[in-house]
Amino acid sequence: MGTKRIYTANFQLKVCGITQAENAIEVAKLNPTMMGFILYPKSKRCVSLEQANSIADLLPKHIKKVAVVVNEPLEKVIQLAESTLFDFIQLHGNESPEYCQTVSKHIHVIKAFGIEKQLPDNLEEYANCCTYFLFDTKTENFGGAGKQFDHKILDSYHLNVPFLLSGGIDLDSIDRILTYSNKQLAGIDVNSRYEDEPGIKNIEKLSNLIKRLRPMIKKVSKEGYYGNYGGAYIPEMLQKNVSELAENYQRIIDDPSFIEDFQSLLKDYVGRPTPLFHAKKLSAKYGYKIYLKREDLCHTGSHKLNNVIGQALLAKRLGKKKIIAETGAGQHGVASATVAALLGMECTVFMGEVDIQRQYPNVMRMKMLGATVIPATSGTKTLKDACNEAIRYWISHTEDTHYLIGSAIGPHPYPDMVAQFQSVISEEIAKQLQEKEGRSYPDAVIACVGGGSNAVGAFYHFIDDERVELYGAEAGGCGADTDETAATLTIGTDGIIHGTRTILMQTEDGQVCDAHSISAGLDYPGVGPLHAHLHSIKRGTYLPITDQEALDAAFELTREEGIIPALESSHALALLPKLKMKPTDIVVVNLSGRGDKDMQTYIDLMNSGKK
Ligand SMILES: O=C(O)c1ccccc1NCC(=O)[C@H](O)[C@H](O)COP(=O)(O)O
Repeated sequence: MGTKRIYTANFQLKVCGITQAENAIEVAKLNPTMMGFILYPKSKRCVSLEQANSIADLLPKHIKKVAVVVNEPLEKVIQLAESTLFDFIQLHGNESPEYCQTVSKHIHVIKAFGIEKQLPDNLEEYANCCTYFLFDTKTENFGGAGKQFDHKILDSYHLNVPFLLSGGIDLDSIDRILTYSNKQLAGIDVNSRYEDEPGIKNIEKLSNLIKRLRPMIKKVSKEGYYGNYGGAYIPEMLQKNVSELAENYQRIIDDPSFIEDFQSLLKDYVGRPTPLFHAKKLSAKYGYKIYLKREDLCHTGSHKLNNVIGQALLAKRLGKKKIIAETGAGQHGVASATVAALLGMECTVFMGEVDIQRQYPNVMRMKMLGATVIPATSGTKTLKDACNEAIRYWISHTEDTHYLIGSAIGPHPYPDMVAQFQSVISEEIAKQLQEKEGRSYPDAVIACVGGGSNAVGAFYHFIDDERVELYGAEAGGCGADTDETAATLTIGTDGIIHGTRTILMQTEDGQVCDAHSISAGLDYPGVGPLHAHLHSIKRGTYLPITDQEALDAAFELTREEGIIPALESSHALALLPKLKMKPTDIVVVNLSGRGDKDMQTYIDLMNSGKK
């Protein structure tokens, strides 16, 4: 038994032996990462190339299609690779290293090996041409036999090629496989144990499997895409730094010693787990059970520290001595300055001039912690301009500096990295609900969305769980139909901002619009690519909340529950009266930050007699 993999987002689930269109569409709804078509004539699940192509054509693009062949003539496989919809060819017979090498020039190769008593002696000869190995049980018919081999045999596997584990994987073996510690285990391949008859998959069984795997299912592609959104659109000068991060981040954050350092700081420095508080008066008022996830109780006053600690530990392991950060409300700037002080790193924070005035106490906190605060004086002098300045600075200081992005935005791997570091929020919600309610999921989770880091963390472990509704509260400002708004997903269109393809507020000729919100942490004209994806596939519901609604919600929470929330989090609270829930439903609001930094806004409102 090894260390439990907690942050492995890139886990592959291949469902193999697809034969029928309607069944394939149902399987695809469960969102496996790969679906396999067996073109081997002797298989009970064999489909013709025409059938495979017409089914594959019906499936979403982001699910990779795999053609499985056994000892076919090389020319036929090359033709197959070049003329079809497949993303991978799985060579499931006795194909030689030279054969695989030739095929790999045309398409990604998965080489399958039937295992009996030991690994093949010549595995190394296949290493440079295969994207994955697949270790299956050796049987007369090559595959699909539903039999397991002794997984201990894989302890001697030390090559760098990631592998998929296959052969009779059923629900009973999943927990053991999830704790299996071989670093090259990249996913599992399932087939006959999830069938009603050969080639017809049992959706309920697969759905149960997916629930068990949920925390591990891949949410981002290798290139950093969530569906159509994400990627890395960066200037040449940043290529080296961003590629270095992309190539190393997953390995580093999966390292048991990193996990240990990260978790120990989350516990003893941040103060995790944060409480899940039953807000009884709010629940009575709205007629369903409301819990608040108290990220406001994190050291420094918001969820921001989770990600900052993760990235700063990562930066240190990459040999960086300095960090730079952008900040809107000042929460991420304070968190960055805090961790820089803790870990002995130099810290520079870019902050819009307008935000410097709005959030003056946070500016002084950053300075007290030893950070340099540089005002962004271009554009609206807010968060977007701070990001621009930080990127500009980074271009000329790449060698020793890590750009510590504070939201789930920016080029790959930032959105995924931030999501993984913040996923501790939903991981804790699931555990705490299990203890309090006897079930590990709520009926809905609500979080505010600017760039989207607290929301991504609160949603993360529930994204693949259709029982959980995901609600994002955007900053509507003076109204989503006015120019004074930051309701990106409500009014935005596809484009590129700060290195990622996402949805943003822009003019018809592609000029980024100015964003407005009463809350400095939400007035961003873009949004993280995962939210753009969840919005586009209708997995998440994103609604605009006006400045006034957020203010009302802030005072409501203060007076009903004795908690002064940040203006950002008040947007999430303002969704409560808009939801249609049943009395037995459980709703979790991610209370992302505390209201100290917004006291001047609250004071002005009270002094004006409006509250
Ligand atoms: O599934 C088949 O019928 C098959 C026949 C010949 C070659 C490969 C075949 N399947 C390929 C796979 O990747 C299967 O998923 C793998 O063998 C595991 O199957 P199972 O033991 O049923 O889970």
